[in-house]
Amino acid sequence: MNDKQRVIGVIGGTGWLGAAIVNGILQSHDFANTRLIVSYRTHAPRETSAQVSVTQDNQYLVEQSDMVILSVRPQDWPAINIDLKGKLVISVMAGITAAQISEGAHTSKVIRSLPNAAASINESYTPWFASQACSTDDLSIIPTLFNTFGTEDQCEIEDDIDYLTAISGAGPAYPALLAQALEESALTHGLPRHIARHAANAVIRGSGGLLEDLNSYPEQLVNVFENYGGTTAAGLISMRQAGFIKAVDQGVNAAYQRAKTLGR
Ligand SMILES: NC(=O)c1ccc[n+]([C@@H]2O[C@H](COP(=O)([O-])OP(=O)(O)OC[C@H]3O[C@@H](n4cnc5c(N)ncnc54)[C@H](O)[C@@H]3O)[C@@H](O)[C@H]2O)c1
Ligand code: PRO
Repeated sequence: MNDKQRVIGVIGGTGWLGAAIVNGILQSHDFANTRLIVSYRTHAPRETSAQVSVTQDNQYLVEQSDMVILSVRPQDWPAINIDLKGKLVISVMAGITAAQISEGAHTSKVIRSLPNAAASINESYTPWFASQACSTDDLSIIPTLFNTFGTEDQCEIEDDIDYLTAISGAGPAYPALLAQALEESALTHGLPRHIARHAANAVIRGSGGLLEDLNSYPEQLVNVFENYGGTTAAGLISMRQAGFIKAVDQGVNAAYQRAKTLGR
């Protein structure tokens, strides 16, 4: 990528996701020649860097930037009063549509994306959708940008971003819930808490590694255990019978409906 002295503004860049994105960019060789300007609402960041300047003035940030990342909570979006004057904007906000962003920020060049909490360890999965006005040049930087804190896919249909909000956006919380359920089951059985917790966390971590080794086919991993016909198969059959798959589907749909109504 041709990285000229580019300036990227990050509105809400000291928040949970914004800070993770800023860190990903700062760690990337692809953006070694990029400067960042980060806005905050109340608390100025304690750590500073020569590559990053900070402001509380979002319009000043816009004026200084070649492109702007929007990382405030959906409920704070209506109060963000900025005029992008046609510059590229990259939103990570759940539930706010490209049309709403275009109208509110005065630009037709909108990338709507949905990273996840694993951005903080550079392991996010980030689906993204581009409005029609984005040029080939605008689009060329997007995979490189999202790869600084994980992996990405471009979606052709905007609604898929709302659905993926429920799948991969919320996703890191789902295995955490499974780990909690495993831990609670072990505690009920009388195991010491530190062992219950260590075992549950190690399971989630190890399963993630196995899925990577199997080239990301979860059903292959499940089938291996089902065909083995041992203790794991007994556990899987019982979990299915208790409604595990349906519970996951219902949970995803609840999160999807929330994403669809967040911005309204
Ligand atoms: N946290 C996640 O896992 C996650 C995942 C995917 C998408 N998102 C989306 O990312 C966005 C940010 O979420 P978050 O979890 O980082 O929230 P957060 O509350 O941690 O961060 C938002 C930041 O925006 C700042 N802010 C609010 N109004 C501002 C203003 N006018 N000017 C400057 N800064 C302002 C807040 O002070 C805060 O620091 C949300 O829209 C959310 O839907 C979050
Ligand atoms: N995390 C944020 C939420 O829970 C946005 C998507 C995932 O709303």
